[in-house]
Amino acid sequence: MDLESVRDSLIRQEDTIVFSLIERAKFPINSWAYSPPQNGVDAFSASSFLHSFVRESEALHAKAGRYENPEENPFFPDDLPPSMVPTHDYKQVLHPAGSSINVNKTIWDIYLNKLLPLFAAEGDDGNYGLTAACDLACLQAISRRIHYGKFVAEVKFKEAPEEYGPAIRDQDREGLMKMLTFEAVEEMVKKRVEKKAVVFGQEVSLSDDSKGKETYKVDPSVVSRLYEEWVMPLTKQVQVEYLLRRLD
Ligand SMILES: O=C(O)C(=O)C[C@]1(C(=O)O)C=C[C@@H](O)C=C1
Repeated sequence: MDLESVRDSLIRQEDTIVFSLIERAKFPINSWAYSPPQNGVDAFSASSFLHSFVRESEALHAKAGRYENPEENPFFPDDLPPSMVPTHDYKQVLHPAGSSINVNKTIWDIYLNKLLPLFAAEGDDGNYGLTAACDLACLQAISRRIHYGKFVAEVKFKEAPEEYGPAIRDQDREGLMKMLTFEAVEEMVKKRVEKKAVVFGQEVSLSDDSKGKETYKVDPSVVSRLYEEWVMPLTKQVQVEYLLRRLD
């Protein structure tokens, strides 16, 4: 594992995220699936259809061994049933002190309250089960990408322990954040995900007469904004949290 290979994984995960958003955009907002909560209520702890759907899906996925994979992080980690599939010997790449970092509560909140309203049309077509299945796919894809920051951080630390060591010993969050930030890479990521939303989300027509009236299944600028405002900042937050514990 090196920085290039972890970045390759992040690039591949962009495809999953863009496609999951395109799938969710087939349905209107369908807000019944999310109520309660009302405004001001903690969206994560208040019970809603989506809440139950995700919790029960995760219990099934846990039995199927999903969370044995260190790249997967459940939204409801408490009381998950044990895996019933043969044990796979996953390579233990992560430092144990940072391996259980979980920012899914924040991801849940951002997805429901900030992202969904930006790309799901208003309305209710009653397809709550299908909508929740799409939400689950979006949440899992975004969560996997953000928590992959643990692997990115591990690789960065292994490549330059002498650079990161002093900032970790000083518990210097700001210093670590500066060291692991590559603005040029972030610019490329934003442009690439926007382009993927254009390419994956366009109407494909066999005739030429569709030229000039491009509409996309998910607004490409929303995907770029998702990355700029939430995905990359949270991936960096995970990296900082991981590094702070890297010498424990
Ligand atoms: O590629 C990296 O070095 C990362 O840490 C990943 C990432 C991202 O989330 O895409 C985050 C921080 C960097 O500034 C650039 C990109």
